[in-house]
Amino acid sequence: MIESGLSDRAGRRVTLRPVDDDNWRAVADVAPRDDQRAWVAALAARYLLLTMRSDVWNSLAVYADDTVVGHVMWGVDDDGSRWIGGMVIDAAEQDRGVGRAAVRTLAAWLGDQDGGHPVRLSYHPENAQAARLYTSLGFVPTGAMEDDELVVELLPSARG
Ligand SMILES: CC(=O)SCCNC(=O)CCNC(=O)[C@H](O)C(C)(C)COP(=O)(O)OP(=O)(O)OC[C@H]1O[C@@H](n2cnc3c(N)ncnc32)[C@H](O)[C@@H]1OP(=O)(O)O
Repeated sequence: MIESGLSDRAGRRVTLRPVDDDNWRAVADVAPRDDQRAWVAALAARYLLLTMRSDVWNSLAVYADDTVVGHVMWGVDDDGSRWIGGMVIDAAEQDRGVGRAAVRTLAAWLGDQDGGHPVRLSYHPENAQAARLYTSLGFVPTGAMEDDELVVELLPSARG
């Protein structure tokens, strides 16, 4: 389990846990709002398949207390940079502070690994919720784009 002692706005403890025999169905069913499907998969099931097929990505279940409320995945690039992807909080659980706590928890865990590499991710420039979240956490543009998405990074010096 990965945790930083962070909670959502209702006081639920936000943790990241491996996808296992007990929770994979709930993780697969995590779905964004319909209008967010332009930016992310319609169901987290797609990300679970990706991580099964990929040597790079690893899926985690996002929990609020003991309830699965989201999915996120992480990977390590050839240059050592750590990446976050597939971040989806279930539509019914959004705007409660879970996404912020989950990204802070994962970025801290990744950033502490092996000498302090940057933590990177990409999002679509029109995805206002993602832009506000990542900007407020200190992610800054690298200048690169990847598949129409803005690549941003959190440098070791910017981590709180
Ligand atoms: C690397 C990637 O995977 S990029 C793709 C990101 N994922 C998606 O776009 C999927 C659909 N969206 C989601 O799953 C969620 O909305 C997320 C992950 C972007 C944010 O998760 P949430 O749990 O809803 O966010 P949370 O409640 O923690 O709010 C965090 C910040 O997001 C922003 N935010 C949240 N809701 C809104 C909203 N309705 N409008 C604008 N900004 C918002 C704010 O900056 C907010 O800051 P605050 O806590 O000071 O108010």
